[in-house]
Amino acid sequence: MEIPSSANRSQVSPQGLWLPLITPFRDGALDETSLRRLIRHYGTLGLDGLVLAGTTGESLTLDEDETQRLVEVSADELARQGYRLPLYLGLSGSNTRKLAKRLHSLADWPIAGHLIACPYYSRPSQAGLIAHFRVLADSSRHPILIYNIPYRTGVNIGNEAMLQLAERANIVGAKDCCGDPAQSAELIRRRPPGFSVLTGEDAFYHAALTAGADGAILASAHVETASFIAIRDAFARGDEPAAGAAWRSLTDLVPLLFAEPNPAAIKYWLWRTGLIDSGELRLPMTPVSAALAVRLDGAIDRMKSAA
Ligand SMILES: O=C(O)C1=N[C@H](C(=O)O)C[C@H](O)C1
Repeated sequence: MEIPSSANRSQVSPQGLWLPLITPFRDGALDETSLRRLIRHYGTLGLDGLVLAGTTGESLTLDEDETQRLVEVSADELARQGYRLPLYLGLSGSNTRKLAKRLHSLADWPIAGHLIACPYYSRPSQAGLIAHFRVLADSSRHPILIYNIPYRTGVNIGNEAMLQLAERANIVGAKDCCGDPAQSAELIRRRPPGFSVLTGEDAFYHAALTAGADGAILASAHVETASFIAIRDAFARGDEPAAGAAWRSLTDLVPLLFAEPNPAAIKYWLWRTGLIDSGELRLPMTPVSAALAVRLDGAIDRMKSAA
């Protein structure tokens, strides 16, 4: 694993469309058969990378052995299929010392980087956030994407703090879920070379790319993946009409997949369409309501009719 330097950072900073893969469970355990099927399916579609154990991957309910198995099986299936798709591993926590120790233990894992959320619940200062991520950067052999999602963590890492952290060679970008278009636009405008801004706000995908974001990490791209990729490619060639048309085709899908806490709707969809053998979630996350299941069934049937 190449350790990023200021010189090569542009080659390793994530770009384009990444998928935060759900973690399939069956009878309470990691479902390796379904996981391999997901890798074979999404590995052929033209995505730029996969994030394992992100929010959508129900990372907070995985133990360390399961996380290791998740990475091992995913990397093994990618290799078996000959797919060259980078894997990032999600990490979260509010104990800097404990996270630093965990990062040291992950140095030799077959991953391309880490997606690390801001510390949650304790609501540290901006100075505390800077110190936290500097310690993590010193502890990680892999590149780091900082995951800024205030509505989940209770803390927003402001642009001044983020741009100070962007000076570290192995902090290669941000997954931006700040929920403030002005903050997002300013970060995109001021980001240094080799530091990517990827939106994690599905509903703002088109707006973020319009503002100049380097890409996105979108749970909703589990469904109609080709349309999300078409938007990426239309922006890349400067074809705004095509990007707008592809985005308008997804207008109803994104809010539907987030109508109840993520990833319940996505798992239901993948189960109903045969990509996973069970739509199980782990508490405290729960399956979709009967009412949302009816709405999803209707959308699935309409998609199948249109195919
Ligand atoms: O799994 C993720 O990482 C994502 N989490 C966001 C959320 O659930 O808040 C949504 C985004 O699509 C990716």
